[in-house]
Amino acid sequence: MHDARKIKVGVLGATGTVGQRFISLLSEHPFFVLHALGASHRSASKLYSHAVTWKQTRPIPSVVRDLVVEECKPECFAECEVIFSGLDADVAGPIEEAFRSAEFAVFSNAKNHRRDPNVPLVVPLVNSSHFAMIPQQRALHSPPLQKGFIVTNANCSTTGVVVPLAALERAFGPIESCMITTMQAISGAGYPGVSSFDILDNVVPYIGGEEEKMEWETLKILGGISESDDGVRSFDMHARQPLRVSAQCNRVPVIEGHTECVSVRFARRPPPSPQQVREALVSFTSDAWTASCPSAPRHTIFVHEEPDRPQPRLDRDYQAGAGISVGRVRQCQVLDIKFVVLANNVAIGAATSSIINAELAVSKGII
Ligand SMILES: NC(=O)C1=CN([C@@H]2O[C@H](COP(=O)(O)OP(=O)(O)OC[C@H]3O[C@@H](n4cnc5c(N)ncnc54)[C@H](OP(=O)(O)O)[C@@H]3O)[C@@H](O)[C@H]2O)C=CC1
Ligand SMILES: N[C@@H](CC(=O)OP(=O)(O)O)C(=O)O
Repeated sequence: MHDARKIKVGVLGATGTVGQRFISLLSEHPFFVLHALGASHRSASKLYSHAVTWKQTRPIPSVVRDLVVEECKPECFAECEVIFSGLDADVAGPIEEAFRSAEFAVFSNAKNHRRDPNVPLVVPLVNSSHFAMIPQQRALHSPPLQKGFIVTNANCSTTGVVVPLAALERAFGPIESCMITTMQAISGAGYPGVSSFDILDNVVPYIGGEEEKMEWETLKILGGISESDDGVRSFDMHARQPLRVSAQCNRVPVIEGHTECVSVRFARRPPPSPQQVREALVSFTSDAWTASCPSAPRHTIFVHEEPDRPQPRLDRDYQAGAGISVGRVRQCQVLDIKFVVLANNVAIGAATSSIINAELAVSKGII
């Protein structure tokens, strides 16, 4: 998919949970080369190995160990073409905009720009077609941009559920309603995150803003792009075939991997059988794989037959955390079909998605 050119990249929020996963993955990437790291003023000017509280199972890659952490200012990243952002959402908005204005390609995990009508919200296994919004985003910037843009990836729980939903819509037409109950890992809240006193021996039935994000982001991701007669593009928010989504989000004492119980009703009657649903999920191939993105999972969705899978401890590393696990596909007595999804929140739910998005942008000639 790519010539021999190496592309220098920077990571913002490099000391955080998502930033560390970016570094682990990018240190072995075939054409993205880690070049600069940024974090808060608390970490800036320190060697990365001194600034970070490293929580990955593999050691700190040697390529970054002795890099000096920079402040998150575009001039400190001048040699980079691509910026991956794992910034805290409290600060991500204006920092990412400053990098876009300075003509960087920015791939963000933060929620700040997901609702922007000109920013693609891309789950790379689902809606790579939304990159078509980038020329308009550049043109509407003041002054217009040549190279800069922002692409965000989705909330980690949204990412897990939209992949099977997209597979089902591709096979059986629009989904009319979807009910989701999540069991979310503590790594979703960053480090140190939820205190052990709150989460051990416990379930917390509230994650601020999460349900609203799932219910809204799903519509943007599964919707298409419409174009008016005068050529203005907009995300159609699944409006042509309205989809209703209800989410209930819970924090559970799991380190990594979000589990979600999902029930769906299809618009088309009669609905597919559980066996037809299993076959559609297994045969789903992502655009990212078709585009030969090196970080895309070969098998997008694995469907378990065992009645007690997927489980976070056993299944979160499926395809290096890039694949989605589904199990317990069965009839639902209220809607049509119900099943369980497991997605690695830090990999495909965060860093891996951004990296595949950047690979897609390279394959489409946008970078
Ligand atoms: N964890 C997950 O599963 C997912 C996270 N996300 C999103 O990704 C982003 C990162 O999450 P996560 O890694 O969990 O968060 P962490 O809290 O672990 O890390 C936050 C990072 O932001 C940096 N930072 C904080 N304040 C500033 C500042 N003023 N200027 C520059 N840098 C700053 C921190 O640097 P320092 O160490 O110096 O303080 C740190 O590197 C968030 O927006 C989150 O919502 C999205 C999907 C999944
Ligand atoms: N809120 C998610 C992680 C996250 O940061 O989501 P978002 O990027 O949508 O704010 C969780 O706690 O599991």
